[in-house]
Amino acid sequence: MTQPSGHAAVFSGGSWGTAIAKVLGDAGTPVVVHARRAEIADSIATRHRNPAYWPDTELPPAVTATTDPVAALDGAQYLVLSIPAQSLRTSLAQWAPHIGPATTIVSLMKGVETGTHLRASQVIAEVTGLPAYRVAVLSGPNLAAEIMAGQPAAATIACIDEQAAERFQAACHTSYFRPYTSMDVIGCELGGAVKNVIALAVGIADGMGLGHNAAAVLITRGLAETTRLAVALGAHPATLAGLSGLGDLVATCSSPLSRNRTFGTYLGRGLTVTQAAAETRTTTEGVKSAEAILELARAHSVEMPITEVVTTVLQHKVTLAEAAAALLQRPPKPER
Ligand SMILES: NC(=O)c1ccc[n+]([C@@H]2O[C@H](COP(=O)([O-])OP(=O)(O)OC[C@H]3O[C@@H](n4cnc5c(N)ncnc54)[C@H](O)[C@@H]3O)[C@@H](O)[C@H]2O)c1
Ligand SMILES: O=P(O)(O)OC[C@H](O)CO
Repeated sequence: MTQPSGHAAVFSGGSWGTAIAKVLGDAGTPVVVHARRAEIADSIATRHRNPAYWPDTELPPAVTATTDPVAALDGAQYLVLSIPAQSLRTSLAQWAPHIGPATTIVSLMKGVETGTHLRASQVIAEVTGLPAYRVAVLSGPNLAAEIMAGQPAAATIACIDEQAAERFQAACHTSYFRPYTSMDVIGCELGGAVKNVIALAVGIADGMGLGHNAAAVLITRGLAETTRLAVALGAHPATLAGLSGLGDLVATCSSPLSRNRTFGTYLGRGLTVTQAAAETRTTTEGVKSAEAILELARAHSVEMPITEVVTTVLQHKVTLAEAAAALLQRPPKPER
């Protein structure tokens, strides 16, 4: 298979991977999707459709696909990674030897690795040995279904090499997708990872029928604890008020399209974690990342009460009523 020159290799034939392939293709960037399943790769390559995730939406002609990771990476200007955060290390280790010297890696993943507490860009740097300036992240209010439908959205592309972020910005800027750049990788990534946990909390409250005030409290105080953690780890506070922070938090916590919010709603209605997982059967990053984020926060003496309560609910250590009470009955304090 001969690859188009300077293409983006999108490693994921899943929900967001396919959507970003469409965005890149619509922006005029040649794309090679790497899908694990032959029927997905074949269908994208020959019919420009992903039958498993987005059967009704046609992908641009600039998007093709393969199951061969080496072929997908050959000559790639970008390696765009969009697989579940907890599988990143193992999968990337297999692909890393085939990453070219001019390839920039772009992470779309919104999770923190269990055990190590590393953000996806840190895992990427560790596994590939690449310097941080060759690793960018893209994050924001990006519900894949809306983007596949061509509805307007924006995102933040963060990289310590601003010009690398600008190049990817140009590669994925379309009439419906407006990327901004940033050099705050830490803030951008943590905003994306923690909002999944807050969306679980909002979903739980929704499932319990606690009302819109409670949802607004969780979103607002969720942003406060996300910002505390991110700033403690070196992020700029303004990043958390931006698209990858507040923007993504609002979209995810408000939309029934969110898998994390939906998962929380199942828990709030009384389902167990196993039952909720069986209902959703998709990547729900907050479920796995919650404990890792809490451990990361504790290691830096950062208080994250909502994340803590969500973690105890996921571990079935408290009842839902006890979880709500644990938040409401915390000692009174100033708002900050
Ligand atoms: N779906 C969205 O709306 C959306 C939007 C923004 C960011 N994200 C983030 O993108 C990431 C991927 O989410 P998604 O929604 O596309 O998930 P998904 O489940 O739809 O797709 C995941 C893809 O990863 C592949 N995969 C699964 N396990 C793998 C493994 N062990 N090794 C290699 N590949 C594996 C699957 O085959 C699939 O192609 C997550 O971190 C998520 O938070 C998702
Ligand atoms: O469906 P979720 O909960 O994984 O959220 C999807 C995106 O991250 C929203 O920006």
